[in-house]
Amino acid sequence: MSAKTLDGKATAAAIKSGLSARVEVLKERGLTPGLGTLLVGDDVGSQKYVAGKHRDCAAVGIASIQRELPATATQAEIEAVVAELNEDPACTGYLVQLPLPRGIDVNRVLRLIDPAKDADGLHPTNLGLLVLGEPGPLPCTPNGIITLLRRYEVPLAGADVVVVGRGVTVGRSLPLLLTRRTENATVTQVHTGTRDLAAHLRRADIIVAAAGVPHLVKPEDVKPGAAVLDVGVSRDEQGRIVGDVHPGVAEVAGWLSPNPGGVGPMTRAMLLQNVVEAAERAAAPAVAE
Ligand SMILES: Nc1nc2c(c(=O)[nH]1)N[C@@H](CN(C=O)c1ccc(C(=O)N[C@@H](CCC(=O)O)C(=O)O)cc1)CN2
Repeated sequence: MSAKTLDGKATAAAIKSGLSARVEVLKERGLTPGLGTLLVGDDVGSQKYVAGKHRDCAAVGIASIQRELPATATQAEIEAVVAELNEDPACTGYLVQLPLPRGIDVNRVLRLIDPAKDADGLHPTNLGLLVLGEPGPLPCTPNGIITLLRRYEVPLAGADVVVVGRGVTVGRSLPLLLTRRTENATVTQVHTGTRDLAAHLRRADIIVAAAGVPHLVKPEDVKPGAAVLDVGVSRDEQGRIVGDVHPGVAEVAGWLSPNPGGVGPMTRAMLLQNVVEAAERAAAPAVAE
């Protein structure tokens, strides 16, 4: 068997062209969406991701507001930029790029973001709305994963999904999305404390690997025909991405997301979608008048 590719790059491109049209409508109504980013420190990966987000903004007509602080920035300096972005009317949505340098209280920073401007869906209020099943911005990578699975019509209702990892950007919130009535999947979350990881993987219809452990998911641990999504990002000596999924999985799986070119571009597209949706919500009262 050779797995069908869950092409995140192509799917993200289609989503972005739909968003461009919605940005045009917003601009005609006098509202230009603006994405703010706060990047702290000099992590090369984070710099690359933030640069990619602003390239995407330019491509769909969203304005960019870029703030940077050195790795030595204090909690107070970071919080001052957050307060500034909360107040800036040109910034309709923004994010703080993660991870933040060691010693910074990340949760405190996330709590200070205005929930109405939370482009990442990581503010506790918005995570709470997700738990309650109420509308709000969704975390970008989990939403990108669901959108990719839907686009390729991977059966979700009743599927046994194993999510590997429990980080805040993916593992914690993805099960909440997968178990909504609209998806109706059954989720097992596994992590470093799980006793027999392989046993869980082997019975999964869908595996989402977000542990950051190179080639953690091996061909012999995948049920033939399963869908496998590779979210993990590690780097080899040449700086190339090594995912959580062994390349041999392509011979066993029914669907496989490439890495790069799978979930990463979807994360970026979902961020733009959150920004556009927030701007549309902000524009709504003006339209109703
Ligand atoms: N505030 C946030 N921080 C982080 C998030 C997040 O959603 N919000 N997620 C990750 C990083 N991330 C977005 O910020 C991200 C990762 C990867 C990609 C991407 O497009 N990757 C490309 C490959 C790029 C490369 O060659 O390095 C791909 O997969 O094709 C986009 C966004 C942690 N931080």
